[in-house]
Amino acid sequence: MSVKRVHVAVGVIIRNQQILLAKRHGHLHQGGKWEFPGGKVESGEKVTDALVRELQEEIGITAITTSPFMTLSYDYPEKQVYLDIHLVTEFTGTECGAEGQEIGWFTVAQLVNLPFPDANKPIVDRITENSTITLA
Ligand SMILES: Nc1nc2c([nH]c(=O)n2[C@H]2C[C@H](O)[C@@H](COP(=O)(O)OP(=O)(O)OP(=O)(O)O)O2)c(=O)[nH]1
Ligand SMILES: [Mg+2]
Repeated sequence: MSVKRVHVAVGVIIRNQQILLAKRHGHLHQGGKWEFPGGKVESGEKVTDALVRELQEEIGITAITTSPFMTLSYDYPEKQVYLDIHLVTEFTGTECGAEGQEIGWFTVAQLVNLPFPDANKPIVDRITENSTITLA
């Protein structure tokens, strides 16, 4: 039996000292939880290209300035994810839930109390430690 492995481009989108989150639809893997918007990197695609594409598809924005933040692997019982997480500090367009999902801006203090996928704990920890986010 082979375990499914997915490479995911993830954006920590920051504006006015707040972070943009989206709620995963209930029927999806890790549904009903808040996520940093993003999605699967297609084969042969650069991570940053995947990030730009996914943010356009899901949130309706065009990322202009991004920087690598951290990577992590996590094994869910049903699949393995490799999250390639980038800060997005500049974008054009108006954010919306382009796939009908709920979205919202949260301060770091608010974000720590939200339900996230199990893989996300190190990301949330790193955000709380990182002054470039709270000052961006
Ligand atoms: N975008 C995102 N995905 C996350 C986070 N944390 C986490 O465990 N994941 C997992 C959930 C999913 O198994 C996977 C992302 O895949 P996805 O199903 O959303 O991929 P996608 O947007 O390309 O969706 P689709 O085209 O396959 O419908 O990564 C996170 O913070 N953001
Ligand atoms: Mg997605």
